[in-house]
Amino acid sequence: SETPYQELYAPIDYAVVGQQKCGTSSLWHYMMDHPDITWHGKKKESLYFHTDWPASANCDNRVDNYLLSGGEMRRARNRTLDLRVGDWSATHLSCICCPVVLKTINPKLKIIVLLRDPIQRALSRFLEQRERVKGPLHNETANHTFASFVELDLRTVQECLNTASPYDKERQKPESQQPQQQQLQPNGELQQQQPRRQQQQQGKQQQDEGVHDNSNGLPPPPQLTLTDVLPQHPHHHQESVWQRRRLKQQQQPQHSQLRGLSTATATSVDPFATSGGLSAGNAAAASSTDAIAAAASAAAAAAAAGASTGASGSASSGGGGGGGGSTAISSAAPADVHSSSSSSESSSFAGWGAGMSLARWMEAQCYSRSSVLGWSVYDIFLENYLAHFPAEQLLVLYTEALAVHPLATVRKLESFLGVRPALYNHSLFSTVYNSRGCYTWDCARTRQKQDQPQPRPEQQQPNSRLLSQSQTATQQPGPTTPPGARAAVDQQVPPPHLHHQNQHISLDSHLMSRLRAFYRPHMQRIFYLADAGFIAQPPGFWRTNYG
Ligand SMILES: Nc1ncnc2c1ncn2[C@@H]1O[C@H](COP(=O)(O)OS(=O)(=O)O)[C@@H](OP(=O)(O)O)[C@H]1O
Repeated sequence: SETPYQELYAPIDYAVVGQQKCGTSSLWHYMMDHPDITWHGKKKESLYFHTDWPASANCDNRVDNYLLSGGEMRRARNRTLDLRVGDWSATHLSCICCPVVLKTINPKLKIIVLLRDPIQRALSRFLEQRERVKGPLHNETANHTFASFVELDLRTVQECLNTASPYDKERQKPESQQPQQQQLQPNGELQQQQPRRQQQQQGKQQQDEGVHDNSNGLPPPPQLTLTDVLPQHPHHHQESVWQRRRLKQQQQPQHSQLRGLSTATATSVDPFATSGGLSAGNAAAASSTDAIAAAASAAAAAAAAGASTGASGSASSGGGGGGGGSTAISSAAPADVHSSSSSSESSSFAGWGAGMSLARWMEAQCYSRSSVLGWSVYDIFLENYLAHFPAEQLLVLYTEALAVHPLATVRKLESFLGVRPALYNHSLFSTVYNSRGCYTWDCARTRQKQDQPQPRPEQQQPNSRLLSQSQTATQQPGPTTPPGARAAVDQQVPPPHLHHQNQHISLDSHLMSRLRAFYRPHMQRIFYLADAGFIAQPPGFWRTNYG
């Protein structure tokens, strides 16, 4: 029978929008081993609406070609809607107009974001660009150390923020109504800023005292102020939105979707696994400790009930998918993640074209144009996506978890996409792609021997890769996960794997404190988003470093 055209050329189902340098190449290789998951375009990344080059968002690119390209993937595999087709352009997270474009293409699109410690991400981008002669920033980075480039990039971002600042209506309010401002000091400290009028008076006094003023009569440019990213943004009603959502979920009957769990596997609990009661794998419990406790108690309940239900053909979109011996629990998840109830809620975020102020847009552009430092400012980009997509359609994963729990991370993604758990090639998970010294998306190395390029593991026949229920429960993470890594992810240090990876670059404490001060307010927003349940909880050591 003929395949209906509409099904063949249906819009893409999901988009892994980034972040660049957060392990998206590895995740791509892992997921492409799944028989029901494919991508859109020729190579991993289409970069269709935003390329790797600065200021090159291309949101009015031809949509027909884009739609056809997804259809080609389905046609090549002789599949239709049971195949999930996705865009893997890691540049799309920092693309300010992309959420609008993607939502126009498919309002039910599932968005996946992989985030990494912001300093390590920035370092990775810098090293990559310095190494890759054809990289868009190679000339800019070639003669720099990371420290000297950071100085330059911080200054550029600051100058850009200064141009945005006069458009900030918040600052034009009377001082009594202005929020307190903080300044990033050269020593990396945050200091309370004086009210503007007081600054101007001081400037006048300095002039009177003969202090040289090189501003050509213009008011002095404001220093890098961080008010825009502190919690005075008009999201104060988000808590109540979240509370409402949580209440609604508590009121729903428990679906008890315990998938593929045997009592034996319930003993191993992944702190990154989503605990019960929250939707779409994002809304982890308020702390990792809670997540562990919640997952453990749900696992115990499963054991008590002797529950070991069959894995359904298509996993529900709700709930986090544990894996590799961890719990896979999805309780009280909404049956349909596309339920309209949350669409209006998500609009409480002010996104581009949806209430974002001019100043905020300009600020976002400052970060968007800086792919080393700026692209690690995750909050503004995430909130832009949350303005257009409900939280149920956004899954945030973490590189640090991918490093130590690759299978559990992959299971979350399977669950979010609503595909069957697959049996992956184990050697795949002990392979890292696009890593330091080997920067191309297809360059493979084993975790232990990152100096030896490896061929891509052979693809297996799709049917042999679908997991039975017991296999789902017992397939373990890659054998090379370093001892102690699991604990480290949720404590105060990066996991040993990532630590090891970065050991030949030691960042001095002054540089670290400058960068932490730069990222701290943005990371505070990330913690806020996690605590409010919009995204999954980040690794514990992030809070230690940026809390
Ligand atoms: N599995 C796994 N776990 C943890 N970290 C990993 C993993 N795979 C890749 N990496 C590290 O991610 C960096 C490359 O990221 P991307 O593949 O997203 O880069 S790109 O955006 O496609 O250019 C690159 O970081 P650096 O080596 O620090 O530069 C990779 O080493």
